[in-house]
Amino acid sequence: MKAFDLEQSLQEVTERYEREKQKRRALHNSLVELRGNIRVHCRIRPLLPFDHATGHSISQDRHRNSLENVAYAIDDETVLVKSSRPGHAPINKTFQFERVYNATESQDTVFADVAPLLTSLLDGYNVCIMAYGQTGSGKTYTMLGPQLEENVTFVNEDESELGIIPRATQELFRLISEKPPGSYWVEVSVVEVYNNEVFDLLAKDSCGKVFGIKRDVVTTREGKSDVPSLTYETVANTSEFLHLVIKGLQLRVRHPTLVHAHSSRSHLVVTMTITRTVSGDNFGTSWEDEQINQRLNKEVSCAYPQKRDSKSTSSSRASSPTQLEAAEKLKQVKTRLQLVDLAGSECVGMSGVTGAALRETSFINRSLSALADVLGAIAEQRSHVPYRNSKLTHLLQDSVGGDAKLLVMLCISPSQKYLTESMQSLGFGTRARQVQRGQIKKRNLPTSRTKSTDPPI
Ligand SMILES: Nc1ncnc2c1ncn2[C@@H]1O[C@H](COP(=O)(O)OP(=O)(O)OP(=O)(O)O)[C@@H](O)[C@H]1O
Repeated sequence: MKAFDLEQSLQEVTERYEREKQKRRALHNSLVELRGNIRVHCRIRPLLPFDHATGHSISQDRHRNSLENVAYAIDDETVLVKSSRPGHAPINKTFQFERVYNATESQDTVFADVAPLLTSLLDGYNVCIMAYGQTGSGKTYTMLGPQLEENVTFVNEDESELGIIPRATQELFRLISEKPPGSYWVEVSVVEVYNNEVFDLLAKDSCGKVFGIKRDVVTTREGKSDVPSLTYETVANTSEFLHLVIKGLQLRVRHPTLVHAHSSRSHLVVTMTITRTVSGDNFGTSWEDEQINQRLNKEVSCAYPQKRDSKSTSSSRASSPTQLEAAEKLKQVKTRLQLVDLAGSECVGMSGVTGAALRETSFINRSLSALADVLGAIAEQRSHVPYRNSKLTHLLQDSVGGDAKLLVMLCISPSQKYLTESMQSLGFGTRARQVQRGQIKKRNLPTSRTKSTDPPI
């Protein structure tokens, strides 16, 4: 009898394992197929015995009953919100996303679903991963990892707690190490959007000390958003990257509120620009390489049009140092990974902010509603998308409305206390999923010499 039970449980475990494997495969395939649509993963924060968000022990909380769990992951694609408060209409509503993580799911599991996007990045796609949610819902934890008290560092002994940003960097450098040496290089910029101003968190003074400096966001002639004079630092490995990001984070504005003791008061945007050199020598003779070559030549002649009265011959034109340099430059393919930890939406009554913090809250809420407006305009295919209504949306224009593979990590607090905010975030995630942005563009890469060992994303 006992042996039979054992056999049955073994079979059940095997079946469950197979089902999980199939789901993972389906998820991976849908990331491969991610073209145009915005993908939304939803993570439910645990209800911690000690509420890190407020810094209070739950047993001491005056609203103990309001800390009751109301948001659950009922399977790995569905969130259920179920609440029946006296004096309020009962709520029993489900929301579907591409992936839902329950409160016990680890940083490892969350990153496993994100990792295929790094392969996409090296395959020529722009990628943006953005954490959205109410203040204290776990955005910074998900993107960076747990922050150590007053210290902004997120790197501690326990690597299992690291968030998406450090893990994505590790994965990126791992993938690059499989390519021919010197064929890729990585530059980093760290920016915060605070009170509707953009600050360069890697700018240095004359003594080399890092300090935040205000920058503009502009739209280029090609219709792309750009931050002129932004500091980009070249990094060769994960530790160089983390060193820079931690320096930048030390400047990020954080204030305690009643909802979150270490609340981030700004949107953080870490951008990694990956440049692949496509020198003439590396070009193959394939049809695709030929197409790239033709496109590059055309771009060179557009960027440096000849003067009508020029008497120079074609050979002397070709040997002009500026043009040669330009041609070399154009034979680089750049892709961009944008990692965004948004400031949290916040109900002023609940966070108890006043004075400067109230002003910050108002800027945060306005920029987040500008983001929702932009998504609404794209979803309805309106001819005008109001990117310029806020610096946040202007800065993220190319990722949100353009040609990046965009993954929104929706962070939700499970407790009754934050029900209204959670419903708002779930509504935002649902709308984001409905946005159709047309075909995602792939930057042309020469494919002949270096074949990735990973599945094509
Ligand atoms: N999945 C999780 N597991 C364990 N702890 C978590 C998890 N998510 C969040 N926390 C903890 O909850 C607290 C609030 O999380 P976090 O700082 O990430 O919130 P946030 O959404 O970034 O807030 P804000 O927008 O105010 O900056 C932190 O102490 C964090 O360590």
